[in-house]
Order: sequence, then C-alpha cells, then structure tokens
Amino acid sequence: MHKELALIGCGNMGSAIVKGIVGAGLIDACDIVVSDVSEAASSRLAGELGCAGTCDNVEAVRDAAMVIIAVKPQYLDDVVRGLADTVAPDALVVSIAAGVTLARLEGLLGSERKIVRVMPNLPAMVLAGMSSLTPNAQVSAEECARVQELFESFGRAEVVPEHLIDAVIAASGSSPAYVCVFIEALADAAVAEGMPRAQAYTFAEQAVLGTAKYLLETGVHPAVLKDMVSSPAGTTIEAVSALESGGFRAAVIDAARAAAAKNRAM
Ligand SMILES: NC(=O)C1=CN([C@@H]2O[C@H](COP(=O)(O)OP(=O)(O)OC[C@H]3O[C@@H](n4cnc5c(N)ncnc54)[C@H](OP(=O)(O)O)[C@@H]3O)[C@@H](O)[C@H]2O)C=CC1
Ligand SMILES: O=C(O)[C@@H]1CCC=N1
Repeated sequence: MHKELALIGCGNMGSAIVKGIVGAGLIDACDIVVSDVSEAASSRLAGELGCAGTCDNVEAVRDAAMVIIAVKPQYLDDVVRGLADTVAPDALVVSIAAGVTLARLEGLLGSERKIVRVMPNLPAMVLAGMSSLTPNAQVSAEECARVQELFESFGRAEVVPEHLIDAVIAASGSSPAYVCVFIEALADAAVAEGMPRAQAYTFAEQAVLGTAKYLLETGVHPAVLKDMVSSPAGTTIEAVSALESGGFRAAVIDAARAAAAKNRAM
C-alpha cells in the first residue's frame, strides 16, 4: 500500500516531527505509518495521530515516498541496513541522527539514493524547533523544498552545507540542554533570594523566552539589547560584570564547541 511517510523511531524527536507535519495538515494521518521497536511507543503515537503503527520497520517503509529515520545513532547502521533492500528506489530518506554523515548513509543505502541529513532540535515539540537540512546530490531542489516545508511545520528550517552541521549542533541541536542549565542556575539564584522554586522557574523561563523572541522579531543585535537593559551604575551591569569575571562566554563557547567536536568524531 502506497504511503506518503514512514517514521522509524517514535521517541522524542520522531514523535515531534510527525505531530508537527500532521498538525499543519501537510500530510494526512492516513498516509503515514510509524514504526518503533517498542510496540507501546508505536501504538501510542499511532493512536494520538490516527495513523497506522507497527513494530516492523521493513513493512513500514515498503512503498513509502519518504522515510524519516529517528533512532539513536548507535542503532542507525543496523536499522538502515535492514531497510536498504525495501526502501523504494525513488523514496526520499531523511536521517536526523547526530554524527552520521551523508557519506555513511550513502554507504549503507547506496549513493544513488535520495538522502537528506537533518539536524532538528527538541523545541520542535512545541512548534518552536530549529532544523538544518543537507541534501545529497540525488535530491532535486523541489524535493529539498518539500522536506524544508515539512520541517518548517514545527519551527524554522534552513538548508546548510554539510560541514556546517557541527555548528548547527553547537548552536541549536544540543543547546536546549545548556540553555536549561542556565535557566536552572537563574532559578537557583531566585530561590536563594527567597522565591518559591516553581515561581523561580516561571520567571527565569519567561525571561529567556522573551529575550529570544525580542531578538528574533526585531533583528536587534544581542549586544544592543544587553546595553538597553544595563543602566549606568545599575543592577544588570553588576551581573554582566560577574559573568565576565566567571568566564561565562568562554565556558559557553567551549561547551558548544565540545558538542560540535563530538558530532565530528561520532
Ligand atoms: N533528542 C534531541 O534533542 C535530538 C535528537 N536528535 C537525533 O534524533 C534521533 C532520535 O533521538 P531521540 O528522539 O531523542 O531518541 P529517543 O530514544 O527518544 O527515540 C528513539 C526511538 O527509537 C526506538 N528504536 C530503537 N531501536 C529501534 C529500531 N531498531 N527500530 C525502530 N525503533 C527503534 C527507541 O526505542 P527504545 O527507547 O525502546 O530503544 C525510541 O523509541 C537520534 O539519532 C538523535 O541523534 C537530533 C536532534 C535533537
Ligand atoms: O546529544 C544527542 O544525542 C542529540 C543530538 C542533538 C541533540 N541531542
């Protein structure tokens, strides 16, 4: 039976991606099949979306126009090898695995296959994701635009050359984790100043959300917004000064570049 989309791996990212696509009405749920090694995971997602669910990856990809592979990188080789003979020759295969290059995917699937390497991030779960897309040479501009449209259903998506995916991991793929460390630290400070814990998270989270929203919507440079908040002899410049003394910028750069280096080494 022909279907528009097969998803392999119904975890955090796979679920967010397919929910975004169906929610935006880009692909009808009845044209989708989702597959996971765990029966509970595939039937939960299938039930939420009203699409077909299975534990049989091979049956899921048979006659699918597009296959999105969303399993952890350590399972990817086995999963892709197991599908290579069944995926339709003209199907678009999308991998979101960290550290898995187009060359490696072509080695597993065949270099004549249409493959797009995508690096999304977890805010896709609330339709605020940021994804990069890198097609191989077999993918046409129209096909790439279609994948971009699907990934824009849950946030922003931009095409980047493959060598920039390490930068994408540093800035957006992995960064929700270090932004959370920052939010936790802000909330800890508010708790230390006497605020109840739950209220502290609300204040810290809304401040981070609002700052990013302001920068994205206005195009204002972050340094300009920082200067707008920092009154002469005020509270904010005290905090900025303490951050600089503590090596905050260098710590963030080192952290993000560690993520990039790991992505290169995987
Ligand atoms: N999490 C993130 O922030 C981001 C993740 N990514 C990439 O997305 C991919 C998925 O990550 P994430 O969603 O977090 O992982 P999850 O563990 O949440 O989801 C992966 C799912 O795949 C299932 N699975 C494992 N083996 C198979 C198999 N052989 N066939 C079918 N399904 C299988 C897992 O089942 P079980 O749990 O039982 O093993 C799990 O349900 C990774 O490659 C990661 O690099 C990319 C950007 C951001
Ligand atoms: O660390 C990970 O495995 C994934 C890749 C990008 C974000 N998280």
